[in-house]
Amino acid sequence: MATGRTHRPATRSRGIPEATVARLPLYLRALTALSERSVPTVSSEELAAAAGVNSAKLRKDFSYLGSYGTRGVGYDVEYLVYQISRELGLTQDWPIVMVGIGNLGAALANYGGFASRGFRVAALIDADPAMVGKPVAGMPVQHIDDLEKIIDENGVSIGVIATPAGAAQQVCDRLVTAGVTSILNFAPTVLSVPDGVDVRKVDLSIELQILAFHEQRKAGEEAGAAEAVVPPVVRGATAPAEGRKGPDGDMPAVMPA
Ligand SMILES: NC(=O)c1ccc[n+]([C@@H]2O[C@H](COP(=O)([O-])OP(=O)(O)OC[C@H]3O[C@@H](n4cnc5c(N)ncnc54)[C@H](O)[C@@H]3O)[C@@H](O)[C@H]2O)c1
Repeated sequence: MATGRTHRPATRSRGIPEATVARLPLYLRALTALSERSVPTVSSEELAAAAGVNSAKLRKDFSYLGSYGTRGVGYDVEYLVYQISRELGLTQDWPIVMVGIGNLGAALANYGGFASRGFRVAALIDADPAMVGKPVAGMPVQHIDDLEKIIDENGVSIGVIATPAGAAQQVCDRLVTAGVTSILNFAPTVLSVPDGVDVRKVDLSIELQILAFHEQRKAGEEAGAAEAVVPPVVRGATAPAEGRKGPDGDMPAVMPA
């Protein structure tokens, strides 16, 4: 079965493109920092730089919100915070459940950033009877057997999965059957969900792999640049890339395809 995300259109119901939705939290983070410093207005250039986004893209994104700023003054920080929060649905309370309270789940539960952004951890749930009743982040861990009851009683629509990969699909199925329609998955597995259920996946090792790819490419470019300044007469003689050694010693900067 395909995931719900795969079949979702690229725009949300109110016509805001998914790519814009994905940038709204970046603007909000930058705006919240400005608000905390009591900065009243901000230019699109300043805000774009703080959010790490191109300023033309920012103006286009804000046009979807109907926010155009005032020429020569910029955007009203407080109003934009409100507007983006409302667009992201953050002006209402979102109770979440976390399933799998091991190393990662406990660390997430202890992270204060969810509550400050409108996400209330309604319950911490685990399958290990030895965990049940133990306080984590000031809340007693509850047993997975009570999952459906907890979701129903708390009106939960967002679930976080931090179980081992082998248990994640089964936990996901139970969450969905109980009424959860958005899942944040930390387990290294692809979840199958019905249409109407959104899954976001977080995998730090994939992020590291992407960085490794860029590091490798940078090292290749540096080696290429170094080779370009070598006089033609010595071209072809081994000019190893710095810091890139194979098990047998020097490794060519660019491996044959
Ligand atoms: N996304 C990331 O960047 C990232 C980073 C670290 C770990 N992980 C993943 O997160 C998951 C948890 O890692 P961890 O180090 O916390 O593992 P852990 O073993 O410390 O914790 C897993 C917890 O899940 C519970 N559990 C197992 N089956 C369950 C079920 N059916 N229902 C409810 N709870 C259940 C266990 O009792 C345990 O408390 C793993 O899948 C790991 O690969 C992801």
